Amino acid sequence: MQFTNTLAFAQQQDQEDELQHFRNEFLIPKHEGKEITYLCGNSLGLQPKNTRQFINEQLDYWEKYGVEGWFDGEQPWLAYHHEISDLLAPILGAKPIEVTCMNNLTINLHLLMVSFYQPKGKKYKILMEGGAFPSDQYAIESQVKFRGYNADDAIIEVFPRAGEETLRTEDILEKINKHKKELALILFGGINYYTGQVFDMKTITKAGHDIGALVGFDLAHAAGNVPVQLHNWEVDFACWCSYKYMNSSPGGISGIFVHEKHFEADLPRFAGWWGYQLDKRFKMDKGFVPEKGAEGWQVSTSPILMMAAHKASLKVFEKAGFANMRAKSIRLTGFLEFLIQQVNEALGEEFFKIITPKNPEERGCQLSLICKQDGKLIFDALVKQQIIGDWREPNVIRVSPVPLYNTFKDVFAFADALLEISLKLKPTN
Ligand SMILES: Cc1ncc(COP(=O)(O)O)c(C=O)c1O
Ligand SMILES: Nc1ccccc1C(=O)C[C@H](N)C(=O)O
Repeated sequence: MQFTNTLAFAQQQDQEDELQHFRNEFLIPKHEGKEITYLCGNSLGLQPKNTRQFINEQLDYWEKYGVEGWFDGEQPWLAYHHEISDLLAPILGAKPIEVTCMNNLTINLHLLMVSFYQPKGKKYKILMEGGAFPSDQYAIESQVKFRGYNADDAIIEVFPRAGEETLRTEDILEKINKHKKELALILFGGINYYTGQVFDMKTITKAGHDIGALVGFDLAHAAGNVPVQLHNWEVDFACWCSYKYMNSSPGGISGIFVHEKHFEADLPRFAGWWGYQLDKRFKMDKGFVPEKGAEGWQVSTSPILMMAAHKASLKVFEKAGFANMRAKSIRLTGFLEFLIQQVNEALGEEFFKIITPKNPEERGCQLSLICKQDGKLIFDALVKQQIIGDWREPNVIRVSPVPLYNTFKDVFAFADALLEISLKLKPTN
């Protein structure tokens, strides 16, 4: 990819961008009347303009039908999630019956571990990435304790080699083989939240299956960001949140994937009536009979307003086309990488070290920068100029231009400000 370090080049790229008009479908936060530079889709995606309309529509049905809204009307709420599964399936590389939306992410991690963490005899350990998002660490730790194991013994973490920032697939495979007699489950992120590294999910899944372990992924940072093929890779289960790259409201509804090969097995699960066979759910019979597919893992009544926000956003995805979004994302993040290298050149040293892999296959929108010094000061100065990425302790700035609402100009504005702030802070000697 050829890039040029000028505002004119960024503007030209925006003009040629076929997804450019999608920015108009989002509400971009403003400061003193001017749109800010928002580069934080890795934490909370922005609000699509149609979200309010989708939610209002459900408020109208509620007003009009009351409880009958579940069964009657234009879109009975009992089946409201079905269209969401249809919209989600291509984004996750799944069959619609293998996905559903429910609860929040950490809750789903727990529910899926109830089903897919099946410790037996000496095979009771879980392999995970070192430095996983804390909620995943706490969930896994509490699950192994709940089953009566000692977390220090039952959880095996894989860390990058000394002096390296990201994990090598060969080291993950080596760990899997080393512990092949002990591993019951491999539970990895699809993308590490801190480094932005995409893991080789296909290879990890195969290696896990080869040693008789089940394999699941937390796709919080991957869903709606990078392409995945959960069905073809034969991943056993996965879950994700919808509030990052899928722009479906703060704390918005999460999603799960269960591979169809598990549908017939009588897996243990924490059941609730919303997972009961849909056509007999209101018979109120004794004895749980799950609905076929991922829906059988649902527990509680659908939160329709959250689902409405999710549907609104997925409709925008459908219109834009995920493959088009990914193609733009690779260019946008490539431009960001190029400009950060230019900043380093202008500063005469690698002041900002990009720890996210260089290969586009191994990263999504996000780049993570380790600041040589004064990282927090630099981050705060960016925020003061209404340039929003996020800061992760101890020394990383994460920046994520996303294809639906970010522009090449946003990326240019970030790099421009980064250089200006760094030059001001740099001791003159
Ligand atoms: C990898 C990962 N796991 C878990 C969470 C927490 O999810 P939730 O608070 O929705 O349960 C996040 C983000 O908040 C995350 O990035
Ligand atoms: N749910 C949140 C609520 C408040 C602030 C941040 C979050 C995030 O999602 C953080 C994100 N998971 C991260 O990768 O840091």
